[in-house]
Amino acid sequence: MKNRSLIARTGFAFAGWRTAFQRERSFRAHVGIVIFGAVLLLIVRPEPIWWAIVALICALVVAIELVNSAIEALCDMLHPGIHPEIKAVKDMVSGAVLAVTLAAIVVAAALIYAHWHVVMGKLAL
Ligand SMILES: Nc1ncnc2c1ncn2[C@@H]1O[C@H](COP(=O)(O)OP(=O)(O)OP(=O)(O)O)[C@@H](O)[C@H]1O
Repeated sequence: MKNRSLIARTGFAFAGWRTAFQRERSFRAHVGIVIFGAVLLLIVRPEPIWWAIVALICALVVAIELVNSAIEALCDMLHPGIHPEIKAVKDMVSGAVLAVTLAAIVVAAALIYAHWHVVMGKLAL
């Protein structure tokens, strides 16, 4: 299975997105954050640096949730029973997701604050 073509590997990556979307409610919730970010960008139409910041934080949100889901799935397969080490592992990856989610909230708040007049102007229409 090693050294597959770029197209094949891209297909596996999309399959990973599909699997997470079908199986994980929290992944679907984080996709919602990405959609919110995209809508915010389209409404505010900020400077290019903001597009880069929002794209980066959205990618981080999705990526960390995928890693979280993968680690949880691996834990559940390797050790279906209750174990304090499994709890520690799952709690730590959840902590990583929380850190990135909080950063996403800060980015959204900063974007809205920096473009408050634009947001209010659009909402008034
Ligand atoms: N096998 C286990 N042994 C001990 N504690 C566990 C085990 N599985 C889950 N837990 C505890 O339950 C919490 C929730 O685990 P669960 O697998 O339900 O993930 P989750 O919260 O549904 O994650 P997500 O919402 O990201 O899918 C973990 O953070 C951990 O504290």
